Amino acid sequence: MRQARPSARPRLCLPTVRRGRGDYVTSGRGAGAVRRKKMAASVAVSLSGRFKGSFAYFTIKDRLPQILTRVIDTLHRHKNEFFEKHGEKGVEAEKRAISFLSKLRNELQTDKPMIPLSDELPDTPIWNQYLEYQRNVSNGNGQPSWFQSPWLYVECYMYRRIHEALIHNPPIDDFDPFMEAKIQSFFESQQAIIAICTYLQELLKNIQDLNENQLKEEFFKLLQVSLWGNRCDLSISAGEDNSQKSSLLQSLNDFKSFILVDDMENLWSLLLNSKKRTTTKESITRVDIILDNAGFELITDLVLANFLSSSKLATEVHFHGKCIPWFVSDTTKHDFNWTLKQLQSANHMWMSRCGMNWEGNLKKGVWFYHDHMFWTLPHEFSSMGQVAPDLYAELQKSSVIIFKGDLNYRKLTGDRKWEFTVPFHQALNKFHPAPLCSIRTLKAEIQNICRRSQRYEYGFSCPQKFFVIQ
Ligand SMILES: O=P(O)(O)OC[C@@]1(O)O[C@H](CO)[C@@H](O)[C@@H]1O
Ligand SMILES: [Mn+2]
Repeated sequence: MRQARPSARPRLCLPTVRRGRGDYVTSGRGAGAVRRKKMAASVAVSLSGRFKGSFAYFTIKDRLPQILTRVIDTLHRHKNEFFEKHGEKGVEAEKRAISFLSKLRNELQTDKPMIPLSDELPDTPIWNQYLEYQRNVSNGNGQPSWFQSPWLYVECYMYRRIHEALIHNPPIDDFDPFMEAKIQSFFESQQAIIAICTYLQELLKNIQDLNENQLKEEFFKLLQVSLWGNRCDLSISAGEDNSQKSSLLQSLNDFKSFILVDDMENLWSLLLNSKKRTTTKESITRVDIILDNAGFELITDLVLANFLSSSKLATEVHFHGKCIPWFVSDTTKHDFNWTLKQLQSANHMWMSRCGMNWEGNLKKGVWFYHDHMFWTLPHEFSSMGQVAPDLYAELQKSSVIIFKGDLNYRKLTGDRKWEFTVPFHQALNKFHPAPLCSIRTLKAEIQNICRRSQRYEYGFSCPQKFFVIQ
């Protein structure tokens, strides 16, 4: 299936770029430089491979080349399929794509300068403009490169170059090099998927009879299942199997002590108050879930969404996926639809019931699926208002936005070397489209200790409308 074309076209804006404490370079010099300088002074430097021994450094040195090698191997292993489907043309395209990716791997491993994209996709000008302004902030020699530039940029850039390798080589331009791993991860998680679908269907039988405390207890359980579902990410494992083998529900108490920041109570209060306000038909409680990984994690997010809809804590749920294959296991529209179809055809009553109900919610206009191209750009979320004002305006309609996973957390906080004591809302750097919550298992250096009840705890906790569960 051809990769979903990005569904919306962000404008080409150039966010101000900051080098570190107090230094910044802006592409649009003009009035307000002093004000921006003060703002820039409060923004920490970006995590980068230039910090030897950092998680970023080892990711770029070891894990990203492994992921590229795995993509090359996958293309090799599909040679016969390409031949059967497309004849010699398919095999030629496979060879060209492999050559492109081998060159990319060499560029990465030898810290070569980043080069502009040359495909014709709608986001290409934005990527190339982002490269331009990185030239203003790289380590002074004007050349952004893999180990010198911000980790967030180079890692996102790698996945976009992988997509370019396919796009440049029809007729295999619609091939998702991570599809095989995502499907395998889904099937390896069958037992856990059966367990959570069964639990949900049992819960739904008498959800109307639950009192407020019982409802809160179930909400907390499914939030934690969604949190731990985030461990099933194929980027951190460099494509190695990382599926959920057993039911999570029995392990929640064992995992409780690993939760560093727990804003579940605040999230519950916000949703409950919103539910109490939506007495009339017109008013709605909209929850947006910015999805992360396909497979088991996607199932946990769909289960959470079903609970929110059935308990009337949400009258609308909007899912946001990726428009190209991304960070190995992130959910594309194809993955989302494939998962629903797979559940419906499962030979397990509760799995197929879930699949039917969830497809029904999409058809009834209770659930919605979006895949804006901004989510597969390298930008920090604090520049969304400039780069993708349509998406920002869409998110402003939300009652609460739930950001799943580590990459979203990194983009929320700019993937910067914040002091541990910097509060979450400050790290958001003025990104406030609506109340938001990050649900993330910690897989990168960025984290903050925040003061709460005079005890220091890892993570974030923020006044009234910025929550974290990690
Ligand atoms: O967003 P996710 O799926 O939770 O994690 C993505 C991830 O595995 O990829 C990067 C490391 O390469 C980090 O952002 C994080 O570890
Ligand atoms: Mn992911």
